[in-house]
Amino acid sequence: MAVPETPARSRELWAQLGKFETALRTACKTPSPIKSYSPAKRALFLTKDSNNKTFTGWDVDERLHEVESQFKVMKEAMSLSLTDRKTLEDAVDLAKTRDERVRSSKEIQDLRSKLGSEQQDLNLALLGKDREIQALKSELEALRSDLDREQTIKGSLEQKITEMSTTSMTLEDRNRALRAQIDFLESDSKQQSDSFADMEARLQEAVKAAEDARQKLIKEETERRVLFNKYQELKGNIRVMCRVRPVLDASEGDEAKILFPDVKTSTQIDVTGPEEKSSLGHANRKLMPFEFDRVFSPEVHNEEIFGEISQLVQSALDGYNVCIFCYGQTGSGKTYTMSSADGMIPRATHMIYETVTKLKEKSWTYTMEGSFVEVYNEDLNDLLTPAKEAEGKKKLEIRHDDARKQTTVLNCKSVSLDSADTVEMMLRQAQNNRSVAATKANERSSRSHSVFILKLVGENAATQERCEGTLNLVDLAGSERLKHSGAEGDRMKETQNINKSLACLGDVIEALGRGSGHVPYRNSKLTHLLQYSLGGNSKTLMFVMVSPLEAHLKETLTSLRFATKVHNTHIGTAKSTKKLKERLSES
Ligand SMILES: Nc1ncnc2c1ncn2[C@@H]1O[C@H](COP(=O)(O)OP(=O)(O)OP(=O)(O)O)[C@@H](O)[C@H]1O
Repeated sequence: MAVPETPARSRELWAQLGKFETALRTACKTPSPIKSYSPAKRALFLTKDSNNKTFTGWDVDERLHEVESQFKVMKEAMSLSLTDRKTLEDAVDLAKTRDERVRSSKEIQDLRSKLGSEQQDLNLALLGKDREIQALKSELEALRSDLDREQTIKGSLEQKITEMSTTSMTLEDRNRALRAQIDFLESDSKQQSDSFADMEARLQEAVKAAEDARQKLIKEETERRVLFNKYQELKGNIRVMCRVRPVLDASEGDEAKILFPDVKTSTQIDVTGPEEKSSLGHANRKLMPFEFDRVFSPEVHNEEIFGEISQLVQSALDGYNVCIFCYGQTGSGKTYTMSSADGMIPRATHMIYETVTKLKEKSWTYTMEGSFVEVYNEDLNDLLTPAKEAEGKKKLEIRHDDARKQTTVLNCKSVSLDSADTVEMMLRQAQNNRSVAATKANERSSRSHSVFILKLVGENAATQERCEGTLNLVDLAGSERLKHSGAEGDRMKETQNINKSLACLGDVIEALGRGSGHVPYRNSKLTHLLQYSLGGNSKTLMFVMVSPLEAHLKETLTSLRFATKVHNTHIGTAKSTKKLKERLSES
């Protein structure tokens, strides 16, 4: 909307309009004398305008007309002015409304700020209240924990009171009993002296009975040792047992045909040999039976195997030299049987600890010392000394004490075995130090003989008896033949040495069996080391380990034949007369 001119201008226009209107009204109300004049008079009638300009009578009409048109203009101006006035009034109203709005918004603003400050005050008050609540809560918590503590203290005090009242009652009882005794002692009566004499006699009797029992026990232990040894001798001082390991995995290949026909005594194993051509050209497979002191099928666990050898461990504690071998081709289960976590070595040492503890009642005390050596390429190495440390150290030397029938290895570390854990640590250390190399026959192949030597010395304080026994647990190197193992270079030398020492072992056993005056112990390091544990009064057990695989059949038969040779050498005992015949089966 266009802004009207100023109110002053409007007022001016209104004033002019007012004047014209008055003049016009006056002019209209006053009858014009001119009209009544004759046209001549009217023509003579002169008048003047405001500028003293002289008009003639006919000018009046003209003038009226002019006034009327001026009036009209004025009216239009007035109408415009009225519109302006309306616009101005609207503008004034609008301005008023705007002012009001400004005032209202100012008021709202004021109210808002007032409200804001009030809210702030309220928030502050609320915060204060919150803090008060928190403080009260923590006070409550503290009071609660105080209460709990007090209750616990109260509970324990109540318990103590109960205990103390029980103790008090017991003390009162004892007090009464003591008072009765004092009364009795003070009475100096005959009843008293009789009672003393009776007590003394009973005490003497008890002491004598205890001493008799102890002597009986000690005597029985000595007798048991003698009888046990006789029993062992009857069983044979060289025993051979056979163990067939299970097939580990289908990827190992075909299983050989191995049977265990003698279910009752488990002493026989029948192996179907390799295919052979008869003179008539028929393909035959021979059924080859072997007999040993005991045969263990693949399902048998180490626990059952140990059941068979525990008597020999007892013999070592009784002062005998015992030698337990594991013989067989690479991968047939020798290390598993001897040194695995539940193998013969850990089981034997556990049994020894238990027995030694029990023997304390019978006045026997034992000292136990362990060493672990390997025979590798006819050299003796200490398995308890890491190879790096062993460099530059003196070589191990075998020393025999003929009088005591004991062997010592000079410069070899020996560990006092005061707990079963020490044995496990020894086994781990030895396993790390043992020479392991690869051959075509088995990737992880042990190429040395390892000998765990446990010296057991027992003394009886009551009988002054002394015994010294040695338990040798021997894990022999793989017995596979040179051709089959595919060994070359260093490996060939190793295999030759292994075969040589195994052949020497066979020779020694054979010479002992023949009762020959000369036993070739010195032909190999192994037999030299085990001299006092092979033959004489010692006890030997050989495990022949067998692989269940067809691929290993030839090695299996070689091992079983060697074991049979050893089995037939029953030193000092009647030899088995039972002969087993091979049978032919056509394939
Ligand atoms: N009775 C058994 N039950 C289960 N697994 C067995 C048994 N005997 C042997 N094994 C397993 O067969 C594999 C070969 O056994 P082991 O290493 O004892 O043979 P080895 O005759 O000592 O061989 P090497 O001459 O190389 O030392 C191992 O993986 C072992 O755990």
